[in-house]
Amino acid sequence: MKKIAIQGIAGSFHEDAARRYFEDEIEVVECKSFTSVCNLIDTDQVNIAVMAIENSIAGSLLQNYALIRDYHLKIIGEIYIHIQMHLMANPGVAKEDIKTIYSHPIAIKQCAEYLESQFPNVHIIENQDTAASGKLVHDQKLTDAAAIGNQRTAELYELDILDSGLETNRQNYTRFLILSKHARHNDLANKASVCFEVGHYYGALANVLNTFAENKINLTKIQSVPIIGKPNEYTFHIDVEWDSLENYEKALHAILKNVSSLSVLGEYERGELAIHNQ
Ligand SMILES: O=C(O)C(=O)C[C@]1(C(=O)O)C=C[C@@H](O)C=C1
Repeated sequence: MKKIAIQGIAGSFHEDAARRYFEDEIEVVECKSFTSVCNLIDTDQVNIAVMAIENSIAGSLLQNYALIRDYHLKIIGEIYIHIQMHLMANPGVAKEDIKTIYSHPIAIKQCAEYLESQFPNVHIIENQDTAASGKLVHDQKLTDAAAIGNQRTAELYELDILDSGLETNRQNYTRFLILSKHARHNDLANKASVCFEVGHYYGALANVLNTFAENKINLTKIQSVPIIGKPNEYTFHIDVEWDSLENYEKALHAILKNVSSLSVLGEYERGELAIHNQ
């Protein structure tokens, strides 16, 4: 059975992502932080990790970009999950009773407008993950608190859903990366994640991007990540997709002269972002 590390506990969105991606029997290994997820892979205690990297409302999880690079992890796949947020509390607790709301920081960001309009004076507490927030409300039998998370969390921890669709926009997706210690050759690969640094001169980054354009390679994401200890310097992470592998390989070879510290983080099959019309 594959051992998959996630940040969070049963009922979290990470667990959902892991089970949807692998479909078959997996053993989910729960971790308290993204760093401990990376440590488990690094020490061969798990084969694979699932890690959120960006959300369509809250933006990128910058810390995770840095972890992937620092731990030399390889991206072997990705999955997009449609995220719906619910407000949940112990049975009998009404919205008027709520003085504290617990959730994961990225989940809180996705519900910022709702929280501002519905609970402007409530204490919002960031917690390890959404499911752990629901579990805390349940285990401590809190009667003046609620959690924000998914429907499965409410079911698992016997909480009542008080409100649904808390996210600022219904088109709310989180992209999760499938990570491994070693690269895997994939004949079906049509997407890659690459990172590099460029010098401080005009056109340095533009040259790299133009090279991809000239080779008909579609850039789907660019993210700058601060280099700690080097103020004003960044690592650029880009995701590219292709129809022709040959064009991608040509572009990659051509950018070598314009970048330093080039690293191919993974070549994998792109995940499908299925837009929900509701
Ligand atoms: O708290 C959870 O349930 C998680 O799986 C974490 C996480 C995240 O890291 O972005 C995953 C998906 C959602 O975007 C909200 C939170």
